Amino acid sequence: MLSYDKPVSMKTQTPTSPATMSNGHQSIPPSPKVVRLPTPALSNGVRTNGAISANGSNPKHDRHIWLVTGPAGCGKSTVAKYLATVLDLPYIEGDEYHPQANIDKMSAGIPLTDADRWDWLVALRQASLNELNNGKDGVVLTCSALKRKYRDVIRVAPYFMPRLHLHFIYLDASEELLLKRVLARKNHYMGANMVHSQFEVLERPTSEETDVLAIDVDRPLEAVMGDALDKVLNTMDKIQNENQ
Ligand SMILES: Nc1ncnc2c1ncn2[C@@H]1O[C@H](COP(=O)(O)OP(=O)(O)OP(=O)(O)O)[C@@H](O)[C@H]1O
Ligand SMILES: O=C(O)[C@H](O)[C@@H](O)[C@H](O)[C@H](O)CO
Repeated sequence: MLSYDKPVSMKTQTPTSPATMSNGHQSIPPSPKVVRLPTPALSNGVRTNGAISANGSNPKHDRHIWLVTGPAGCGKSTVAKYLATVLDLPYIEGDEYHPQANIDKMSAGIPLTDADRWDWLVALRQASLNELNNGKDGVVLTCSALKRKYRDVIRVAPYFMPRLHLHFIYLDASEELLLKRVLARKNHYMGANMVHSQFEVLERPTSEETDVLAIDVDRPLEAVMGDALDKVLNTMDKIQNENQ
């Protein structure tokens, strides 16, 4: 029985790689073009990236949700847009799914509550599944997913679809760093006065959450994006090899 108060058992998830920090990791430079993914050939022999079969229901096909996560200002939108472009996958901007009431609250400097976030999380999960049901074999989305139980809401997605793998790309940063980045950012409803509240509720993913790829973002953007792409490609390779 799934419950918001009981963490989803990671034993039911397809393991990806442990939540290790990437300090000192030698990342590959971001590629300016779309890369060929290790997707299996379709029955007609054609390899695809974003699109799969006409009805999108090929049970032999692995699908992936890449959820870029972390507190306000950690770089979710920047990294997710990059991954979606390079991987040729649809991009879902989590902030666009907040109801106006949530935006108004955050604009007024009032942190969201659990109750404010449930419907938003479910809507994001559904939006991701919709993309996959429409024939895509992957989707990149952003969502702060600050608490374990929020991540668990999204972890329900693979129960709806065979061979669906969910991966969190957690952008790890200190409060000090994010304060600096949010202060430098213009024209965004999330003010610097909200950064502390994000860290107050943040539950950093633990090593028990084996579907999390953690990335240190206290580095130049190119290094962060390269590391994220590197981890995504390695994870896909690993899953494909396990299935052979
Ligand atoms: N590694 C980095 N180095 C320097 N600046 C960065 C880095 N990553 C992101 N930024 C900058 O920090 C700001 C916040 O990034 P971005 O908007 O992508 O974060 P976010 O997590 O999506 O924020 P929010 O959740 O508040 O929408 C932007 O101005 C972005 O250009
Ligand atoms: O859960 C939350 O508190 C929210 O999702 C925020 O994290 C913002 O939407 C986002 O970061 C924009 O700055």
